[in-house]
Amino acid sequence: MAKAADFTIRLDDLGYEAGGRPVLSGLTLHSSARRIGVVGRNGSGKSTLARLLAGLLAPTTGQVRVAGIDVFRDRRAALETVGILFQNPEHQIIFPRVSEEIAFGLRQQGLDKVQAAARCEAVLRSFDKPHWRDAPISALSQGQKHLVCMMAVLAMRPRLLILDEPYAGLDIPTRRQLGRYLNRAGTHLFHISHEPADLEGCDQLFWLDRGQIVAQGAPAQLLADFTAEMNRLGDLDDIADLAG
Ligand SMILES: Nc1ncnc2c1ncn2[C@@H]1O[C@H](COP(=O)(O)OP(=O)(O)OP(=O)(O)O)[C@@H](O)[C@H]1O
Repeated sequence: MAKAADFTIRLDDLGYEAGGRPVLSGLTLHSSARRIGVVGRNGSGKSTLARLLAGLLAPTTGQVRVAGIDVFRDRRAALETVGILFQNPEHQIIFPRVSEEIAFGLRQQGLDKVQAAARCEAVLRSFDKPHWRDAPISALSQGQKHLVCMMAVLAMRPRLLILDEPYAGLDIPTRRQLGRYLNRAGTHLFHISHEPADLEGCDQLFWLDRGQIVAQGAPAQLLADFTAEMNRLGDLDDIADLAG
């Protein structure tokens, strides 16, 4: 198995068009940092970038490679390498019970029923939640549903976990608890958010604006610059420009 140091995300001249207009263009990003952050305002292209990085969308131009794998073309290898957590657990959860939800991704990875059940049990135990095994997901709180999604994706043992604003709508204690679980997981993280506070702990940060990377650097300075710019824009009235 490759060492952690061999792990690099490479976006080369990445572009994506939808509805006849560019959503992302000319994105080049190379990083081996363990916690990469991408900050950007609404509509800047963050979710599109998350989906491209997970291999769920085909780039219009350029390429996405994670640890040497073309994540769109080599789906089997991508499933072993990259996991994604979405903003809304309802968009991720398919099955009525916790154990079924966790087992699904494992079966997709090629584990048989017995192996998937064992891995499911192990992940529930590692989160101290074995009693959640048969719980109906519909009875869980929003934060608990997020945790089910997190357990399901971490059970697949991805080397990279993409976080597409997974904390939206969660209170501070729940955010902190989920953040702690993620840090403990030890995978590389690619965390996308419009909320500067979510990204303070990142090792390297990129600012996405209108589908392009406009700045990169250490979080302290870049988040301060981003916040100042967001406050400046907030004093204007450009909401009507978002669809342009
Ligand atoms: N399939 C599509 N068809 C048409 N337009 C699209 C499509 N996908 C994305 N877009 C447009 O591209 C832009 C970026 O969308 P995206 O969802 O990636 O942004 P975002 O930064 O995640 O936004 P938010 O923070 O509001 O979730 C938006 O203007 C969106 O309407």
